[in-house]
Amino acid sequence: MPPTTTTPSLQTLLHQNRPIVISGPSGAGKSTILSRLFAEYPDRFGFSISHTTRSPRAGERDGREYHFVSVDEFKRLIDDQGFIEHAQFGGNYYGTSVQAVREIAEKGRVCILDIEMEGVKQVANHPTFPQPRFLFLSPPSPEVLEQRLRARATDSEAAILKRLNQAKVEMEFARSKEAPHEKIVVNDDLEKAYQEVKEFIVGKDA
Ligand SMILES: Nc1ncnc2c1ncn2[C@@H]1O[C@H](COP(=O)(O)OP(=O)(O)OP(=O)(O)O)[C@@H](O)[C@H]1O
Repeated sequence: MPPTTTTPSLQTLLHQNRPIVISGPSGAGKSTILSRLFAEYPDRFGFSISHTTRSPRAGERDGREYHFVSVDEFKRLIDDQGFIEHAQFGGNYYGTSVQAVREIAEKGRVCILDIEMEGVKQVANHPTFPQPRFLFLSPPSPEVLEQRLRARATDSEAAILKRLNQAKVEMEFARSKEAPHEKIVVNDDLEKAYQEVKEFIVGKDA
């Protein structure tokens, strides 16, 4: 008889490698801290590849930056409960599929999900998806956040003002009872914040 292979359930896979959701206002320092974490632990983590209905930009490849799909395909996946969270921005759909998260865990890696507030709410209230661990990264103050966004120099004035407004909403949500975060790390001193995030994610003695 041929050997039988059983596919581990999503529950089992994600129990062994429980995903981490990191959220926080734009400019809080998520990318800065995560790139350092990935550099320190090159084989331990993975980012899931999102689905989008926007067109690929020059140099982007299907299945690498995104899974590029049609609106119909995207809607079919929504109906099939294929997403842990999805949203519409600027006329396009974006979402994180269950399958994309599963693929990271199948490689024996911990999936890190960098998602915004509405997505966090969807994941936290998802009826079947096993609950990840939630971490919120906060800027030390609105004033410092503004300075950092300006110093980063990646956004227009209008975009900076929009991000600052949205930051207020996200900070209020993080402080509310509805928020699922197990921990809030304040990114004042980068070294200290990095150590706190690292401890939350990999534990004390890693
Ligand atoms: N502790 C810190 N002290 C000073 N500057 C910092 C600190 N942490 C991050 N920065 C700087 O703040 C800016 C915003 O950080 P980063 O781009 O990592 O934020 P983000 O949360 O990933 O934002 P987005 O959600 O828009 O991608 C960057 O220019 C980064 O170098």
